[in-house]
Amino acid sequence: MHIAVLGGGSWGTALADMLARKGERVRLWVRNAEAAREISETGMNARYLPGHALCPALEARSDPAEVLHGTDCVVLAIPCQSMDGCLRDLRGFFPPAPRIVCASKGVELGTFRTMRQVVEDGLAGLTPRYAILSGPSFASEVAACRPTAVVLGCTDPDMADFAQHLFSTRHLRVYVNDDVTGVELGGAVKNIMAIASGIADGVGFGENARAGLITRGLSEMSRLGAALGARPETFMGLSGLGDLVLTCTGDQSRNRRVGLAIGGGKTLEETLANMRNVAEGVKTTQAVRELGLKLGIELPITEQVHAVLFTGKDPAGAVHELMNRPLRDE
Ligand SMILES: NC(=O)C1=CN([C@@H]2O[C@H](COP(=O)(O)OP(=O)(O)OC[C@H]3O[C@@H](n4cnc5c(N)ncnc54)[C@H](O)[C@@H]3O)[C@@H](O)[C@H]2O)C=CC1
Ligand SMILES: O=C(CO)COP(=O)(O)O
Repeated sequence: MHIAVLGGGSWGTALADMLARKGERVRLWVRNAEAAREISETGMNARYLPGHALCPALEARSDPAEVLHGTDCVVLAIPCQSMDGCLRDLRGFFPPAPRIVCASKGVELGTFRTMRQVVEDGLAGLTPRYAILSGPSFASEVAACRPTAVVLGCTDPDMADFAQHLFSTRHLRVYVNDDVTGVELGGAVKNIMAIASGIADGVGFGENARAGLITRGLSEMSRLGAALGARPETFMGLSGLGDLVLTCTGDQSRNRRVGLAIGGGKTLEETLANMRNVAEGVKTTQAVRELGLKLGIELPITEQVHAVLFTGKDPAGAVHELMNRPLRDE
């Protein structure tokens, strides 16, 4: 198989490396020519996957024609807010009816599009076959061959079968779920909850608060998902509950780390200025809050995360509001 991976950050590099180790012919597209050359020459991606020796067969390139020519499958690992622009720039290099596996997790600001919609619009006319890869999976642990379980959201049985077999290894167990909307929203909304949990832990609210946030966060994502046609049980799976547990408790999570810094007294600007990786939850908080308002769905945790991030609200005041909402059944 010839696989093109677009996006040379932590996740794109880890997935490209994993597929190359499996024996696939993998080309990693990195937009910066100097960075591509450095990855190929040193066999490392020192900026995004430090300390990990890459499979020698993995080729990093900055020329999209070279990467996409004759590809059997394109893996997308570009930050969600850049996905549309990137696809529109590169669409001329895609083969017809491309198989696309999107590994990015977020909702587009302004349009509320999930990545499936961004791909369908960006590659309109090429009839892409789409799957979304989601679930609890820190890039560094996948690169280190630690046991990991993920889920592919896909409605096309042939594509699902193809992608499930492509990504499965002795260390990576891949499930399939035909509820693409649910799988996409689970991966996107958990980033907001990871920020919330980081804020709570940064302030020192304690472990009860974190467990409450994870559980009510699950309820919040299910409510939004149901309004958008997702199945509630999808959120009990790897993309919802699984990724909530990982990123609300695991300090490798960039979104959780944003929350920890803000709970510890830093501003959003200071926090983001000190980060080299994308924390998708920041923009997804804005997008999902607006979407909730548009649909008339109550998203209380998202609302408070938004207030803390963007209006400078004191986290203690945000928790006070969450705790003192009208009493209700679970
Ligand atoms: N790192 C992780 O453990 C995981 C990340 N993800 C998701 O994967 C996506 C990518 O995340 P990471 O690789 O971790 O991010 P990262 O911050 O490590 O790297 C982002 C990469 O995208 C590149 N990039 C940014 N804008 C671009 C553009 N317009 N065109 C081309 N390249 C561009 C950057 O140069 C960088 O190489 C995100 O949606 C994230 O939520 C999903 C699962 C695990
Ligand atoms: O989605 C992830 C793991 O499943 C990565 O989470 P962060 O982007 O918060 O690091």
